Amino acid sequence: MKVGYLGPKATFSGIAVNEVFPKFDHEPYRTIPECMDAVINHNVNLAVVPMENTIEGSVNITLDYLTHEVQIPIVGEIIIPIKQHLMVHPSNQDKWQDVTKIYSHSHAIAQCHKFLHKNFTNVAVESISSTAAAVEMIMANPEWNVAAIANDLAAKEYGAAIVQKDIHDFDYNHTSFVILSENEIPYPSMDTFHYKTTLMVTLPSDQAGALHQVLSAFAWRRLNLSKIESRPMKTGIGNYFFIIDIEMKLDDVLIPGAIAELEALGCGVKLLGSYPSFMVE
Ligand SMILES: O=C(O)C(=O)C[C@]1(C(=O)O)C=C[C@@H](O)C=C1
Repeated sequence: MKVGYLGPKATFSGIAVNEVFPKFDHEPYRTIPECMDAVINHNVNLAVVPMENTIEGSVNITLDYLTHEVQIPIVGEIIIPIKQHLMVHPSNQDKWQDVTKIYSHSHAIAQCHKFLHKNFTNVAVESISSTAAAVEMIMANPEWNVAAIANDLAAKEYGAAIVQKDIHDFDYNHTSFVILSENEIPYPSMDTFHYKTTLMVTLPSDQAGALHQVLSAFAWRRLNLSKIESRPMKTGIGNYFFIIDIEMKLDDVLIPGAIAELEALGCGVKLLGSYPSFMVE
């Protein structure tokens, strides 16, 4: 089995893959869409891509590519703790307070806004394809006094020196990654998991109270929702669809009943997946 993930080695995506699929082959890709394309093109059996972070919210490129460009079922979720550190090339260790630029993935930068604002007010911050790619970049250019924001595995992997630990703005920092595959995955037995079902719902246009009716279909069946997120349909101002997570495995009665009720209301409903969610501490 081969897993595609956002590379290079030692990204947070790579850590998530190692946690759940240590025995599979791991194939790094430069972008999140490339990971998903690799599943469609059968270059990998599954892809693990970031979906949501507790500080910064949804990873829009994942949600948008999954809903607009490719159709791959969500077959699992991995939630891992995220710790961001500031690191430099070891030869710049004594002058890290004077760095001229800081590189990282846009979501990692967003998780450290307060830290950067307070400590590096006039320093340029540049987003790059992943946290590990940022570490590769600073290690390849020791003559530049620049820093990267990444995890401690990346510091070890590429030989960077951590100069400030735990620079994320809120202690509780976790990212959830979705596992995408066209096949069933042989999961290792893991202790803590529960099931989720994810739906994509489009509302009938210009119908008063439509969202209220959608929520009622779940409420009276006592289906617990853990997420309702709106994303643009990309067809016009005010045109949105909803991603809804139900805290339950797809059953024969309640969820199909809710879907049928939504369709009767004139909604479009697409099942994106019903899957186990693994929490790594
Ligand atoms: O750059 C990485 O290390 C990634 O795996 C990407 C990513 C993301 O897109 O959110 C994953 C987890 C962290 O929230 C920060 C960055």
